[in-house]
Amino acid sequence: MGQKVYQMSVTFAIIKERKNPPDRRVVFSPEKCQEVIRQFPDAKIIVEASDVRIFPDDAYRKAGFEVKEDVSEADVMLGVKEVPIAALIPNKKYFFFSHTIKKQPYNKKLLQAILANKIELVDHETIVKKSGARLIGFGRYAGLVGAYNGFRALGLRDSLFELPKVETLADLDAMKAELDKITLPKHIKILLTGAGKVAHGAKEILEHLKVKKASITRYLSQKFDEPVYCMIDVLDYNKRKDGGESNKLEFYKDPSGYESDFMRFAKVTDYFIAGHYYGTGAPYLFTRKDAKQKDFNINLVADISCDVDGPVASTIKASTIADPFFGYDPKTEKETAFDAPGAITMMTVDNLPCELPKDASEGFGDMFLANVIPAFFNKDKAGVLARAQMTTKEGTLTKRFSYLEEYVSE
Ligand SMILES: NC(=O)c1ccc[n+]([C@@H]2O[C@H](COP(=O)([O-])OP(=O)(O)OC[C@H]3O[C@@H](n4cnc5c(N)ncnc54)[C@H](O)[C@@H]3O)[C@@H](O)[C@H]2O)c1
Repeated sequence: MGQKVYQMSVTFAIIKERKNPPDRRVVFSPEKCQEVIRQFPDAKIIVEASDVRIFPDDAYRKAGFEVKEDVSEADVMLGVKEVPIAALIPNKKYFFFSHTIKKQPYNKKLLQAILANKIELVDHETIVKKSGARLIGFGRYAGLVGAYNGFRALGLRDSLFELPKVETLADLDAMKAELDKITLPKHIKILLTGAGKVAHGAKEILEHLKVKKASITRYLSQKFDEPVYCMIDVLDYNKRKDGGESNKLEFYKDPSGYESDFMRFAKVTDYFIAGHYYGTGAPYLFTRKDAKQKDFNINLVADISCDVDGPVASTIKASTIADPFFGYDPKTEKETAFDAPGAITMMTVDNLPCELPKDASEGFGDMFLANVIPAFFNKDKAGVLARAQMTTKEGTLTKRFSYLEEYVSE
């Protein structure tokens, strides 16, 4: 970031979340704020008063932090979701998820306002290693809640058990305690796609339930007397059209030479947990036509990746925390009741980590403290801030984000 960032003392503000429905998450819990100060005595933290945050204002006061209505004295504003244009403070540095890096039309005005207000923006999504791998995010919590929600749908639909909604539970431990009370159907086969934070979060739930992991060969060919899951990555569910050898980096770069090889899994799977990252132009895992096939066996999907009208054809919409389940009728290609006969039961909540605000905030704070805060006090020696910064104090886009020029000038 600009020169000022490397000053010896930096004041951070934990800002209030202003999106609706309210997001209860925060970058740093009161305890994590104390840890920041312990590790970096030149850091100062102030807190903007909030009535929605999972940790009450009083908890920050008790931990020794000032809670204020006006935090404009801070150098760096730390938030989670988009800051409404009216609440932006000019000439500050901000961290939040802006949802602009894929040129999302609904946030174009926000990025324009950020530039006009000469704000230096770092989007949490842009905080990456040199290799491009993301350093921080809520993916693990999306995986945990998404996999749980799928089991909750199964229990309700087939009258097997009743799991409470995650948002009614205190934390991850309480969620796991609920899972300890259920028994899964003996022959259920579960497929999990992905290799990142989401997929590993979902895997934690499967492992907590003691679901056995099966290799691809065994999963595809055998019947089991106990619940099993199989975890697959891009080259397992895609193959080269010319029959040649597949290559992951080649696939990431240009997937046009590949086609889906997902149906072999769809034929034997009951519950599909989608936790993959879908790159533009990649083959769809399954299409609406595939879902009509007699041997398409999947009847429950927790689509955590949640690309609407995309690679998971039955994801015809994102669902909400309030109303998380719906049915997809493969025959009519339309929405139906989540428990309608012949329907694929769908769970497509797109803000899953919000259901677990305490754990999600604590986990996020750990990553932010380890990977971002040091950069303010070590002259950004790992280049984290330099790579991540999207806009400058002169009101321009940085080089890495110059591809957004057209988007912001329209
Ligand atoms: N529903 C929700 O609430 C929610 C919350 C968080 C994330 N998500 C979504 O879940 C998906 C996975 O997120 P994550 O946190 O696990 O991501 P991640 O960055 O941790 O992992 C992504 C994985 O995809 C791989 N990858 C990179 N480029 C790829 C490409 N072009 N094609 C295929 N794979 C590629 C990476 O090697 C990595 O293993 C994303 O689409 C994300 O938007 C949903």
